[in-house]
Amino acid sequence: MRTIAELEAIARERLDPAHYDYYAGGAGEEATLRANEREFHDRVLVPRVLRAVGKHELAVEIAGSPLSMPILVCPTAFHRLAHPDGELATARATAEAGTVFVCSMASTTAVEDVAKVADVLWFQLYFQSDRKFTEAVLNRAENAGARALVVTVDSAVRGRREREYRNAFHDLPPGLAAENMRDETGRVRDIEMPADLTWEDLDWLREVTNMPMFLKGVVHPEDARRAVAAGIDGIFVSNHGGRQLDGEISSLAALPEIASIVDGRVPLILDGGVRSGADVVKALALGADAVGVGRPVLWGLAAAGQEGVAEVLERLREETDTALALCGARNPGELTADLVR
Ligand SMILES: Cc1cc2nc3c(=O)[nH]c(=O)nc-3n(C[C@H](O)[C@H](O)[C@H](O)COP(=O)(O)O)c2cc1C
Ligand SMILES: CC(C)CC(=O)C(=O)O
Repeated sequence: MRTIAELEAIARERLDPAHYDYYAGGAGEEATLRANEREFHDRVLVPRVLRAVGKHELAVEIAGSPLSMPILVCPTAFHRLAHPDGELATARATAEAGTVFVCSMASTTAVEDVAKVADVLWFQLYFQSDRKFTEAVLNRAENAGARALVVTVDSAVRGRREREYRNAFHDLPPGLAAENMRDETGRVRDIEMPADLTWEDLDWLREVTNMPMFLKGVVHPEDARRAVAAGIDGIFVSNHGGRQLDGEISSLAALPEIASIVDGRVPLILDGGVRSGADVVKALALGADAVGVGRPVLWGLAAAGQEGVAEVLERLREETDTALALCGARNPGELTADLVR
């Protein structure tokens, strides 16, 4: 099995440089992008020994969805830029791995088609000010079989991504479109960033869908507290992979305080900078119930389609399995904060 770094190198060779930059890049000077990975390296594991870990397991359940391992695939836009099979390849490999695929609102394959090959499917939403359209998209996802809604709240406006400006990357190539943005006339709408979204709108969202609802992009402990009070079903502790607010806290650094405030009342998913099984174990020990991966999946997809995504997910599974046992834990729930310094 190739490493994630090797797959990224292959992806970089294969991709149009502007598309590679779109995937790899972050906002501003990319300080937050770098901090996400650095934060994992700056923390070390202090494992326990003699704990009879012969029978250990990785499966978890999050908001009623079964995951064969505490790792899910984050929503990322435009998979058909990476590979002609696009989201279908990613969803198939994720189904094979027995975990959750979060389909982006900005997928280049319609959510109905993704649902046909996915196993456990969640749907990510950018709230659109046209409520009728927003409701229609949610109905499409729910009717297709999506089992949870992930509302992205860290994107009031689009982050300033210098690489996109430099490359003048504004449009998808001919033939590709954000298929969930088609309205009843078949026209593809532009995706609006939800600048005026408030907590009250979340109440409305809960009225128009039965899916459990996650907020994605919470790093302030007070917002986590408010989310729990508002009856939200789970939180993605995330800074959007460093693509929104440069200078923002790394997601791992934001996690412990949020975990302490939430105190197990709703599941926490950490994403941003997870690149190895040791990273997964560190995040779980510091309070996450699962982690999400974004770019590693795109590198696998661009390098080798479905096979490449499968390789990334299997590698992360094996590394996590090894790291968990070497920390003296029999399941993700046994990983505790004292294992990390
Ligand atoms: C190319 C790319 C596209 C993304 N598109 C979306 C999106 O459509 N919706 C969303 O909520 N997050 C999106 N994200 C953020 C990811 O869901 C996730 O938060 C982030 O990639 C995690 O960091 P990592 O790439 O270091 O694993 C995107 C990230 C990347 C790299
Ligand atoms: C369509 C974009 C807004 C997708 C996104 O969230 C990203 O590129 O980070």
